[in-house]
Amino acid sequence: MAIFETRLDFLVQHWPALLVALLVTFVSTKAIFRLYFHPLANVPGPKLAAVTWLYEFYYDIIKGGQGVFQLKRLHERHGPIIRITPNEVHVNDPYLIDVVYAGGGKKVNKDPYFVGSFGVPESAFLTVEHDLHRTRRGALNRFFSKSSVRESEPFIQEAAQRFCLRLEEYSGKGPVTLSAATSTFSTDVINEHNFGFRSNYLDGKEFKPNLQNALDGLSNSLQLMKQFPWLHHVMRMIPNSLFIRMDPDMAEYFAHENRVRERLDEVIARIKNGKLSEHYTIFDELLRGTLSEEEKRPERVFQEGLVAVSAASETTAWALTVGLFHVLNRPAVLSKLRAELESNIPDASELPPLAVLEQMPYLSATINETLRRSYGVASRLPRIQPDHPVHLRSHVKKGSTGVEEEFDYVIPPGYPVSMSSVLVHTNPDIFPDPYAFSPERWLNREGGRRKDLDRYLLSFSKGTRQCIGINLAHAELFICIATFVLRLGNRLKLYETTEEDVEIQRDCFGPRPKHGSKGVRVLVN
Ligand code: HEM
Repeated sequence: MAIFETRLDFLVQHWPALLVALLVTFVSTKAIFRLYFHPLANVPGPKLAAVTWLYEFYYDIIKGGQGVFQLKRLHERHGPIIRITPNEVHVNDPYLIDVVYAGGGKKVNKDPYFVGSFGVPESAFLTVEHDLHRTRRGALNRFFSKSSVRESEPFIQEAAQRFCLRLEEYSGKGPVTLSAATSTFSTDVINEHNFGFRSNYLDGKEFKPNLQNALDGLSNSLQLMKQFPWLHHVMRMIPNSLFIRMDPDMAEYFAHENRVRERLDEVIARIKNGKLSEHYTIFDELLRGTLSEEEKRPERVFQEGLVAVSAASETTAWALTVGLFHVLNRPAVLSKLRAELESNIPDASELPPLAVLEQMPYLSATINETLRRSYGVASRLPRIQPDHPVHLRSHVKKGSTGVEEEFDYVIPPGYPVSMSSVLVHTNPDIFPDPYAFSPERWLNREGGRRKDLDRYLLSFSKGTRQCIGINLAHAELFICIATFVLRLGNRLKLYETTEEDVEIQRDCFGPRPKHGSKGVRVLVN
């Protein structure tokens, strides 16, 4: 009894030291397990990254979106297959795209850690589990199919004409921000396609208001949200009015949310009353289709509608901005593009159908080069194969000797494996002189489109989780760039804008240029 009391006294007197000792033992046991006994222990990479997510935290949060550049350095040091967090493997080998982004009936889950950044878990985009994703995506496929986009072509053409007309109004009036104009174009198009309403952002003075700053702000917070997903609950508790006081750009975003909600309520009411909707919307597609009642819950359907706007507007706008910048910055590219377009299209105010534009090799090559240099998303995109191991085998030539080194790892089922478009698109073995904007790389000797490089374009990702909006995005890029070049190609000059304003400097999920960039600005004569 006396011994027991003495031990208890000891514990009471020294509890802080004991607590520290316990914590140190726990942390070091975990670190030893992750380093030496974890299923990924044989995959090379920095030891600290194998032990803790703080490694990623440092580069993404403290250094501000620098993780993707650190990945490049790590691959140079450790080879094409590396462990970048305790649980995740990153691959830098374009020949392994189809292994990582598998299709062909294999189950592919998203990584809950990655999905946690977004806080809208019921959309197809953020659905973790393969089978549920197939159901949700299946319900959307037709709405974003090639034939559905064909029906949207008239208003995409109209928006592209309006885009040019609005820019022409700045003739002789000083610089105008092209990157704001592209945002209003893509937002107007997706609102019309999804909800059948005219948001008319293109008509605003200096292309304001728009959703760009609000979506940029939300996207800037994604890295932090990934590390601390509970912050979404905190954010949801903040009233919109306070949010707007903290960030006035959010006012337009909330107004947009309200319009989308009203459209959903309208569709629900019409379905209840057995009436057709005035405009066929994404909500009609989901609510009138064969999904279960559980999947037709208004809140879930609302998330699907909202995500489709966020996923469509700034991605397309960024690609357009990057493409138009390079076209204006490279007189040789501009004149070849103009020559091709002018010889095929006699009247700039009336473009031929998309299918005809797609057959023009130099235009098509320019769009691919635009997608390559704008990257799609900046972040690595992880995939989990829950039922199969992922066999990664890569060969790298060693220095100048030409001797090949083999890297061969089998990643057990259930672990995220990711790739980054930023690294693939700047791989000099696939794309020589990767930072040059050169549509020619997508053409063969006869000037026709070579298709063999298309498989290395990761802007829309690949496999079962590939972008569902790819047809709409292509239509917007072809139609907007063609209209722009025909109508304004010889009238616009870049104003105080350099490559630094379109080159990725930070990974905020979307690619971001240098801090303080004023966007792409042009003078119209
Ligand atoms: C140039 C423009 C675009 C780019 C670069 C782009 C890029 C991407 C990428 C990389 C993904 C995969 C994300 C991941 O793996 O987590 C994705 C998914 C998605 N995108 Fe796009 N996107 C673009 C335009 C659009 C448009 C116009 C829409 C129209 C609705 C759209 C809707 C979606 C949706 C709904 C998903 C989720 C698909 C799924 O998980 O099944 N995107 N996009």
